[in-house]
Amino acid sequence: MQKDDIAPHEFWQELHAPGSFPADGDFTSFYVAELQDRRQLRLPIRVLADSEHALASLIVNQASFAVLDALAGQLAATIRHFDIDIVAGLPTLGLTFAAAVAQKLGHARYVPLGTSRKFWYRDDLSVALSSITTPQQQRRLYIDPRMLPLLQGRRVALIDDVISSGSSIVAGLQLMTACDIEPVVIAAAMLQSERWKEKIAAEGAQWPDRTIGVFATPILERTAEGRWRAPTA
Ligand SMILES: O=P(O)(O)OC[C@H]1O[C@H](OP(=O)(O)OP(=O)(O)O)[C@H](O)[C@@H]1O
Repeated sequence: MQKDDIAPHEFWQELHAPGSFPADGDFTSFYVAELQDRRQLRLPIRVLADSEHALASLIVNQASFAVLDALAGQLAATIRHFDIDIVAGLPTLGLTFAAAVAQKLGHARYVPLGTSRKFWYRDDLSVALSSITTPQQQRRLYIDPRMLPLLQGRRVALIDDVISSGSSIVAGLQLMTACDIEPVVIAAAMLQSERWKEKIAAEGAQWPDRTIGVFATPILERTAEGRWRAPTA
């Protein structure tokens, strides 16, 4: 049983020393994610529609600057060997994270993708977009055509905050393909469940191995006592 309660607005404000909370066993108030340096981040548990499963949630633009900085720093360190020239970020929450990662890589700028169509955008440089949190919304993902020279022929990292069903990152990949760009890596702060793997593999067998996260979180199962547990491997 977890002892410490946490108010909803207190999530993702603080990283805790390794071992501060049990990171396996049953979760009640929050899920405990471990970063690569074993520091711990408490995440809220969101119950899915069937009431029997739940996901750990990360809303990166609500995180403290210290947590954002740590997540971006760890991802930048992990992907540095790909020799990235430019980062492209997915809207909306991915933009906060992608910009931070680009800064950590020492870049002067990044390329934000967008969902609002400026009048000079081109319909052929857009794709349909939906995600785990916005399945009903019909949105489109655009790139400002004026940004294309920053990406074409360069080593691109395509970055979002979370990859869950894979829909958003696949839309990003499809938009890159429409621009004649193949990213060298796709990455996120959190890889949520494993559902993205199949969807990403359908875009090309290379993608699952080229997908990098700072940490991964499982689909949680409800226990008989009403707590949440990661399925055993
Ligand atoms: O792998 P997926 O199932 O696509 O889920 C991940 C996406 O969902 C969230 O975005 P959301 O659609 O909530 O949009 P927002 O970033 O504009 O809030 C998140 O920021 C990722 O972009």
